[in-house]
Amino acid sequence: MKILLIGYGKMGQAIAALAAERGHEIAGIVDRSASQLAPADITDFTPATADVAIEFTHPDSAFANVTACLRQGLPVVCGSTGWLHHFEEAQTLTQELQGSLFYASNYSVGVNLFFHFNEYLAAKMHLFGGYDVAVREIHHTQKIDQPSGTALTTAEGIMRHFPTKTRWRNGPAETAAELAIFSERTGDMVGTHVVTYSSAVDTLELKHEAHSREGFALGALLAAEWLPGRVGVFGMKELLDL
Ligand SMILES: NC(=O)C1=CN([C@@H]2O[C@H](COP(=O)(O)OP(=O)(O)OC[C@H]3O[C@@H](n4cnc5c(N)ncnc54)[C@H](OP(=O)(O)O)[C@@H]3O)[C@@H](O)[C@H]2O)C=CC1
Ligand SMILES: O=C(O)C1=N[C@H](C(=O)O)C[C@H](O)C1
Repeated sequence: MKILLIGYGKMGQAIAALAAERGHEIAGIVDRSASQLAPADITDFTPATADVAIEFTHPDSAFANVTACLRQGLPVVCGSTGWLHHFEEAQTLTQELQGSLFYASNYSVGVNLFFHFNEYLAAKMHLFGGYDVAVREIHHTQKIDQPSGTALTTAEGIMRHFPTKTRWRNGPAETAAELAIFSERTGDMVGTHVVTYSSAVDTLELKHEAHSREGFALGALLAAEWLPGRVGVFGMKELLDL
């Protein structure tokens, strides 16, 4: 498969390395700091020159990059976080153009199992009562957005099944209806997410800790291999049949 890489930072480089191992060709690299490595623009590419684009850049650039791919007729797998206030527009444009968009706040298969168990656990814990719940995420100091996209997906999953929590707050909850999301930035932590249920008598935790970026890169490549030929907006639930 010919892959257009948009963003050649930590994730772009991890994906390029794994793509080569899986027999894919890098059709081009688009990066903000255009260099010999990344001389291209998205508008240089069409379905004749790239089968799929993979986008991991920045919260401020993701929507424009996704839009540009859709307008070029390129199926696009997007992993950038912090741009979901534009997601409905992206969905509408995908539908208008009969394009293909894949989005996940986290491409790791393990995290998507964590999302699945998180929803199951929230429903059970709410049923039994007596527990408060909080989310904690820990990432490297270069991370721009806060809370992480994964923490937000986790919080949404909890609120769907734990109806006494009606909104989240990035910090300690100020009312019982708020779901606290605690964010920590330390060293080069790849990404850890923890859901904690506490009662007067015990504590129960669900935790995912990424050891490297390879799991994210593999999930993004699985999505890129799956997406071409499918019209619409998709996520890991469809890919993994969760
Ligand atoms: N969904 C998932 O599974 C995962 C999502 N992420 C998300 O992916 C994004 C990127 O993460 P990461 O690779 O660690 O970040 P990096 O900062 O390491 O890399 C981002 C790259 O994108 C470049 N860039 C910035 N703006 C643009 C633009 N407008 N067009 C093209 N390239 C641009 C940056 O250039 P420059 O260096 O000049 O700024 C940099 O090379 C983040 O939003 C992060 O949260 C990360 C890991 C997993
Ligand atoms: O920026 C990162 O590094 C990560 N971002 C994603 C997020 O915001 O959840 C996924 C992963 O946790 C790593």
